[in-house]
Amino acid sequence: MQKLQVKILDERMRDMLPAYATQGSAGLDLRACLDEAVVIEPGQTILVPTGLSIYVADPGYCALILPRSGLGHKHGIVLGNLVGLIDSDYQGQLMVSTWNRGQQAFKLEPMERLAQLVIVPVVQVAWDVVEEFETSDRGDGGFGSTGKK
Ligand SMILES: O=c1ccn([C@H]2C[C@H](O)[C@@H](COP(=O)(O)OP(=O)(O)OP(=O)(O)O)O2)c(=O)[nH]1
Ligand SMILES: [Mg+2]
Repeated sequence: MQKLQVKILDERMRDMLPAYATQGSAGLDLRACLDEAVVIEPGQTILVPTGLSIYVADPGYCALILPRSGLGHKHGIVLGNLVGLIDSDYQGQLMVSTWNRGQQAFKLEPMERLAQLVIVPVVQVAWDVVEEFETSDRGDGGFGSTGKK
């Protein structure tokens, strides 16, 4: 397994580093590094610290913060930015923009697993400016152009 640099910004995280829940998991669960529980009202978005910073360093990778399906589906707790993109050169604290899109207030407990971090490969590109593209099967068809069934 590859190594990823992590800094522990809150000592409570030392024994609670994000871990893969199963051997095949893609996501490392991020915890809400809070001193006390916080109630997120319906429609409210708060920024939740994780107590950790990572340094991906290699521009061929990034990290994505994604919602946890249970929290999102059952409680409406998703991300205010929908997906969090962590650049390979970011060294600050990982923050989780937490949006209660549901109808009920949600009590977020300290150290609760809130979201998940996925490390993915990235391809950086340089522009090749052209006047015309080589014709493709799809052309400019999109937004349902292939029909429903
Ligand atoms: O959910 C998130 C999203 C981003 N970040 C951090 C890491 C990322 O590298 C940095 C910048 O994020 P992004 O580029 O998405 O935000 P921006 O609004 O474009 O800010 P900037 O001008 O700093 O790039 O903020 C987080 O901690 N959590
Ligand atoms: Mg940016």
